[in-house]
Amino acid sequence: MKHKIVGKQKNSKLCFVCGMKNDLGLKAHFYATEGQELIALFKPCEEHQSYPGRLHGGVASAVLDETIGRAILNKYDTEVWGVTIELNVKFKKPIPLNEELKVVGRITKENNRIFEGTGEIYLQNGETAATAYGKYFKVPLERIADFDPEENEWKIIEKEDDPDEIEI
Ligand SMILES: CCCCCCCCCCCCCC(=O)SCCNC(=O)CCNC(=O)[C@H](O)C(C)(C)COP(=O)(O)OP(=O)(O)OC[C@H]1O[C@@H](n2cnc3c(N)ncnc32)[C@H](O)[C@@H]1OP(=O)(O)O
Repeated sequence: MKHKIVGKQKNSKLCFVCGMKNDLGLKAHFYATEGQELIALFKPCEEHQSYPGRLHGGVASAVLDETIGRAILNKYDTEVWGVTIELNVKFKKPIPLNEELKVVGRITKENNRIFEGTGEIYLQNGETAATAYGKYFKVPLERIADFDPEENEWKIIEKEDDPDEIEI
């Protein structure tokens, strides 16, 4: 299925998943779809392994967590932030290194204090390698972190190959 991309989310400087200057991080890019889902693209490398050649389950969990946690940003013009209070991941297939992976996240439930969502990691052959459910407590950013957008380089990073649509 083709997902039309309607926007790109911001990256940060040092976050393990989205930090562009975290040398050991995943440097994932996040694309909002017309269908109010969020798709992350990233390519894990040797440093992200558990068993040789296989992505560490904790790293797979981290990218699922962030993709679901960021999907809430698609819903509002102002930024709504959450901290993870629950994450359940099912690992269905080994996830290889050194190839681009797609992660999809969406919000499934929301009230004024909590939001919930689900996500999946897809292999290049279209198989679902992992699925997740996450629950997040809404917290204003100033309560989560001492956050200065300039210092944390919180901005949209455009790439030449940013997609207009993503097939999954
Ligand atoms: C900006 C640039 C950055 C780049 C990154 C962007 C990426 C974004 C990515 C996002 C993805 C990555 C995200 C990350 O990695 S976030 C990092 C991982 N998560 C955390 O650090 C969260 C740690 N927990 C807390 O800080 C506190 O527990 C919070 C703030 C959640 C509540 O503490 P607070 O003192 O405020 O409130 P309270 O204790 O009076 O509780 C209030 C109510 O909530 C209920 N409750 C509490 N805990 C739980 C629980 N675990 N399950 C179920 N319910 C829970 C509790 O029963 C109570 O209900 P009630 O009794 O009132 O009915």
